[in-house]
Amino acid sequence: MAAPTGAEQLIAYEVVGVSKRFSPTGAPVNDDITFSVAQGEFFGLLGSNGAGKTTLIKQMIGLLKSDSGSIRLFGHDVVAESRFVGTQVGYMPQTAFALNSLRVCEALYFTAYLRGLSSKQARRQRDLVIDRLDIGDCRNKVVRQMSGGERRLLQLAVAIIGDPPVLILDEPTNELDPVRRRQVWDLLRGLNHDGRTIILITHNALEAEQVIERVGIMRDGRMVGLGQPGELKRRLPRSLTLDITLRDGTPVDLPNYVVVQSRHRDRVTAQIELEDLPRLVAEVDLRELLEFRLQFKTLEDVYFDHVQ
Ligand SMILES: Nc1ncnc2c1ncn2[C@@H]1O[C@H](COP(=O)(O)OP(=O)(O)OP(=O)(O)O)[C@@H](O)[C@H]1O
Repeated sequence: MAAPTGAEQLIAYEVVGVSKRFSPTGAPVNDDITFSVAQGEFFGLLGSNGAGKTTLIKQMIGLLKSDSGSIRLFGHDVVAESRFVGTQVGYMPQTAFALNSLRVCEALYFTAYLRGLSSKQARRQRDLVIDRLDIGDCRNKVVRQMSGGERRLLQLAVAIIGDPPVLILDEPTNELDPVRRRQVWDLLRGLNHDGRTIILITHNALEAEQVIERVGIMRDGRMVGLGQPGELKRRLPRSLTLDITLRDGTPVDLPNYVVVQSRHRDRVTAQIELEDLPRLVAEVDLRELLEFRLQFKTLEDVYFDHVQ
């Protein structure tokens, strides 16, 4: 089921003017945050360490109470109707796991059962999710004996089991090897394509850019950027990033319209205006280089622009 578009688009989450302090005298951990997430949207939440992302997410699932403002999920207040949130949201936390002494198959079965599935449905969902995440080898492992990456996969499995319509995932690909990372991104793309609303916290802007439709960027408890990645990129200077690797350290004369940002061993990173590209290619013999890579602005550039 594709996400509804235009006028039909429903709001999944509506966060209005939310603030939170952990101590009355301390700085706010989040301050006057307002944004919404549409049903079926893939929304990314980026921000520096300690910016307040995890705290905000905990407020969004009713685990923490906000000092002011309101958070509604499909129109329901998340604090007053915390049970409703439990039926709608699959949450993958950043750390901690309450299911440590269970086996993987038990952890999944009990989670599905507690989400309201019958015993038979819970068993079916357990097997389906084990299959989807390709964690059959871990089926009988005790959770506390799993590796860091295996635990992340199990946490993701716990979040998606029972097919909740909204997924909130705090750094789901942390600790995963490249093959697993790709597998998880493919899975999330598929779940989103099937209509799931996904809110993703991540530090990996480049990977997030491949999947998200809109992004919120937090700094020091405030939402300092919000929009579609393309829209935010258009507000940056139009220059391209140029990465060059010299062949065996052989120096290359770069014209003065190439603005070098850094040199380290054989690597040079520079900025160049799009208009200057044809003359660069004409003036520099690219065969003298080991590598020549040009890139338009990325979501990572947007991120740096907002947090530095
Ligand atoms: N229970 C708590 N009591 C007091 N301070 C807290 C508590 N939880 C978080 N904080 C503080 O709130 C701030 C924001 O923390 P939070 O975990 O929300 O940040 P984050 O953006 O998720 O960071 P990271 O990217 O490093 O995971 C931090 O300074 C943290 O120390």
